[in-house]
Amino acid sequence: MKITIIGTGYVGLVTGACLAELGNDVFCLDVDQKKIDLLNNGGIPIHEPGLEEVVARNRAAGRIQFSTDVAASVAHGEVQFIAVGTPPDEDGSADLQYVLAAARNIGKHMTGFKVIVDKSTVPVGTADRVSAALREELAARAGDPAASFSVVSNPEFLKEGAAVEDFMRPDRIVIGHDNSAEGEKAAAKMKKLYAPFNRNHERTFWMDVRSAEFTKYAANAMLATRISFMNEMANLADQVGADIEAVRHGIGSDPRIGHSFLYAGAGYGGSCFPKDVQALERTARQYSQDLLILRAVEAVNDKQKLVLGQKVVQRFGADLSGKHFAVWGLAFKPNTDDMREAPSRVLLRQLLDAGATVAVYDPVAMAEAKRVLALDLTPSELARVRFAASPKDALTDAEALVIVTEWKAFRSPDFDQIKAALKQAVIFDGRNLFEPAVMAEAAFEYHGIGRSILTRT
Ligand SMILES: NC(=O)C1=CN([C@@H]2O[C@H](COP(=O)(O)OP(=O)(O)OC[C@H]3O[C@@H](n4cnc5c(N)ncnc54)[C@H](O)[C@@H]3O)[C@@H](O)[C@H]2O)C=CC1
Ligand SMILES: O=C(O)[C@H]1O[C@H](OP(=O)(O)OP(=O)(O)OC[C@H]2O[C@@H](n3ccc(=O)[nH]c3=O)[C@H](O)[C@@H]2O)[C@H](O)[C@@H](O)[C@@H]1O
Repeated sequence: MKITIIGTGYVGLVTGACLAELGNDVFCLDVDQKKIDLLNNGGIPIHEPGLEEVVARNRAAGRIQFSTDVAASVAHGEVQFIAVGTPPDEDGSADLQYVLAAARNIGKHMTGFKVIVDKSTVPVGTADRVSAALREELAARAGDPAASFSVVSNPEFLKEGAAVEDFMRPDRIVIGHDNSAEGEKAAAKMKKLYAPFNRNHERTFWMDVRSAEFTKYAANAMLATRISFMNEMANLADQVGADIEAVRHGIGSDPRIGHSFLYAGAGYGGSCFPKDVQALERTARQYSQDLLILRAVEAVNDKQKLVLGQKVVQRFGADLSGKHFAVWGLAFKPNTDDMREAPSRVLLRQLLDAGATVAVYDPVAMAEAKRVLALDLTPSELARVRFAASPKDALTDAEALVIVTEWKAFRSPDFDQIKAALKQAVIFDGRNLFEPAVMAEAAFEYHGIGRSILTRT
């Protein structure tokens, strides 16, 4: 099938590459000339395991192309995926300017029948706005009188760091369409497109457009709620002297709760949970409804991002001037170089505000961290941050090690080496990578999240 993907970011590039892998003829459009040039020169703008190989293979086979040519992109695909960003507006609602600009571009150039797929995460009712924008553009020009379209909602559930795997082996495919003749025609094309992922369509959920749009927000809101719930339990566990990891196993074994996504930590970050929780709250407010749970989820998460830094201050004092710390992990989660809303940015702000100097290390996010921290910090603050060459290098002369991201490479470190490099054998572990008892045996002072069982003994 001939497919156009509008927006060649995390979602657009992964969608395009994976659909090409299945034999489709894919045209990826972006407004960012630098990104398109990089892709055309064999580069990949993001770190995503397995993506480079899939893109390279399909480029070589002539099944995927990258361009900024809007007219050519509209002419190419019978199915047009809109996968542009939907960042938060000033009031927290999703900013739809890029989605609507993409829709208008399609309306300006289209001929014949097109399936327009809202792949971006967009508030309930957006498909109607996309349709209206298309209709306006079609009415404003003397184009093909037979031009027609149907807008379907096909939200994306992939996780960064596992995006190719998630896309290729989805646990569900949600498709919302209307039951007009065009809507049914669009649904038939979507069914054909997604057939290779689930031959009997056992994983495809067909529904109306608004329910599909809502499903995406409800899913992210539920996941964010689990995390904030566990973080709140962890903070209480710290107070009462319980171990949140034991509690996690204890509750996760109830199939109604399940083991996944129950990890307490340094708070959730990334480009999606923070903005989607806010956007859903904003949608509710438009209908005079206050989503009390989500307000709390957000408030708990904002507080949670401060917990690691507070533990450092409690241990080393409010004035950290003259003190130096090692920080392992900068990306908002492992296997990505994404620093959007990363808890590490809050931690660095706290340590620097208290007067400390830091040495930071991340296996893949160093370049992105340099870019982002140059925006977050003043030049004099930035001068107190050293970008280390390795985990070991970051440790030199630090009072303590603070772990913010659970990269695999941090899971089995050489503890003797850590102890030798640090001034004091103290570890603050924002992701509960180690066992308190093992750390005690190795003579480390260990501060996890919700694991005060150790300090009690
Ligand atoms: N990043 C993720 O893990 C996931 C993101 N989503 C949703 O998917 C959407 C896209 O997110 P990301 O891929 O992370 O965004 P991104 O920021 O990585 O990529 C968006 C791309 O769209 C391009 N763009 C903007 N306007 C354009 C236009 N008019 N024509 C062509 N290209 C245009 C931008 O230059 C950029 O390259 C968002 O709504 C997000 O919430 C959904 C599931 C997962
Ligand atoms: O809409 C989106 O963009 C995506 O948002 C999340 O994916 P992502 O943000 O890539 O990463 P997650 O693995 O969900 O992690 C998000 C944050 O929650 C944190 N987290 C996750 C799980 C957990 O148990 N505890 C926890 O603190 C992570 O450290 C990270 O900061 C969802 O998991 C995807 O299904 C969804 O498609």
